[in-house]
Amino acid sequence: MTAASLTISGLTAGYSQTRILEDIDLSVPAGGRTAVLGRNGMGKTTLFASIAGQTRRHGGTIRLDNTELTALDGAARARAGLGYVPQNRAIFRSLTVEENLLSGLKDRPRSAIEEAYTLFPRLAERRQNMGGQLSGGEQQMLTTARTILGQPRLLMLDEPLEGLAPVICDALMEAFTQLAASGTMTILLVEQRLKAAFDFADTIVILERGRVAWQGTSAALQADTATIDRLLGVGH
Ligand SMILES: Nc1ncnc2c1ncn2[C@@H]1O[C@H](COP(=O)(O)OP(=O)(O)OP(=O)(O)O)[C@@H](O)[C@H]1O
Repeated sequence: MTAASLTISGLTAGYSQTRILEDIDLSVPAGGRTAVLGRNGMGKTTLFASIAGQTRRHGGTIRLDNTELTALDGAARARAGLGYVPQNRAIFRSLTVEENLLSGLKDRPRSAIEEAYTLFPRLAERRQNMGGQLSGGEQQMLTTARTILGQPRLLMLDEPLEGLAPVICDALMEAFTQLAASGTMTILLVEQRLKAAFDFADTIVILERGRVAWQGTSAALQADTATIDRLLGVGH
């Protein structure tokens, strides 16, 4: 599997008749690492949900390489190569870690779950534990690993570090960086912690009230404290 590009043009979407995203244009090259930033409620999760086919689209197109996703339902988008790890860490609490991972294999051989254990050795230690017995960080590793076993060509991670201890955040970010470096997937990350976003991403997109308010390189944003303050500062 190789990484896929994402090209969004004129996307307007929301929930029922309510429009949350307005005229979004966004291009991520194959193998790119893009962080989506913005204050609370600006539409970051809605953007991911829209790419995954979970919102009402009012207009625009979303292409994964040359495949137009908007004509496909959520399951077909996953088959086309989309992997979505939502914010809620949805795992099967009464299944073991290993059983959770098996559910992500699709038609791959059982031995493929070793990939998950290589990426997250902590999961190997917990393989016979129930999902519900895991810490928040381990649950995040599990939900991410399960999605990765489906071999997505574009992986969307929505606030994976939320509520986790710094040492766990470092382990997760290290794993995401390894995945990006493997060349097998493009990664889109929603993250509130600026430092983590800057360390990880080559490109940054900032949303404000459902529109793209800024887009550029991670280095350019780090040097632009006025934009950081205006679009990401606390209390604005
Ligand atoms: N299921 C839904 N139905 C209706 N409105 C929704 C729904 N989910 C989110 N919204 C609204 O859409 C807007 C954008 O929310 P969204 O969760 O996409 O923002 P966000 O940038 O991800 O915020 P946060 O950082 O708090 O997660 C908000 O006004 C929110 O109230």
